[in-house]
Amino acid sequence: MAVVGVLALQGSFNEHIAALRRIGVKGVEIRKPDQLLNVSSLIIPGGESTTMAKLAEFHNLFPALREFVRMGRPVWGTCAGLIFLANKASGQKTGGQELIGGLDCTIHRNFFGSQIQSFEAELSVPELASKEGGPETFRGIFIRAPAILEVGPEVQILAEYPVPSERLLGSDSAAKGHKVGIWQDNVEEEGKVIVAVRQGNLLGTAFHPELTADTRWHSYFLKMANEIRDEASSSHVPLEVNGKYKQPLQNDLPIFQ
Ligand SMILES: NC(=O)CC[C@H](N)C(=O)O
Repeated sequence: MAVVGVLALQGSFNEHIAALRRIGVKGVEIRKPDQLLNVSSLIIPGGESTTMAKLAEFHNLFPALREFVRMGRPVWGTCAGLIFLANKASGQKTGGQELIGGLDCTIHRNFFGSQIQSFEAELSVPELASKEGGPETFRGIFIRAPAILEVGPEVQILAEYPVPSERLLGSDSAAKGHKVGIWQDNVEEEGKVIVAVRQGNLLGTAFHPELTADTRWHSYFLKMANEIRDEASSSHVPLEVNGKYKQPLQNDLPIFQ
């Protein structure tokens, strides 16, 4: 049975473990760096990213998490977890917060406003539906959610959400911490922000699939993880070191101190 690590410092880790259970997969709580040695993929849940970052720092998790990402292990960040994976975040608290990075994008931490401006929306998810079947849409639960404002060329966009185009022009002032106005769902003049992406081993969603009964994002991540594992094992070209064959280092587990 596949085992998936779920970062369990804060936020909706129990809900992710329950969603994994529904598709027959065991989720294990990760709180310490060396626990990452026992899992081949990781989910970073939603919650509050500044608090989560402080806890991760306290437990000295950042070097191990960065190494996990750098080694090409599959990692899925939802909401605060997505913020963790971004290379660049705006709208942070004074002093900023540490990020894991790896995902070539700029994210706005609280793009959709404060907690009371949280909302649900049907998102068009063609890639998810083509891989997992089911409806062409997914019910996105956005809780004080971030949005991705820019992505690099390697990033595949999996879902977008319409926003008033003036909001996008104004995202700079939002990025500087200015108050974000009341969120309007029915907008006429539309731009778009990105709310789900994939870049190689990294998956990110600005919303919370673990809070819905639809487990397609979980099974999508599992498939992605299996593909990555199969590719890694088929690229097992023996290396010759001092006349002896050795497995390539990329398949070794990291050693954390
Ligand atoms: N639901 C969430 O994970 C919210 C994330 C929140 N915007 C943050 O900065 O951490």
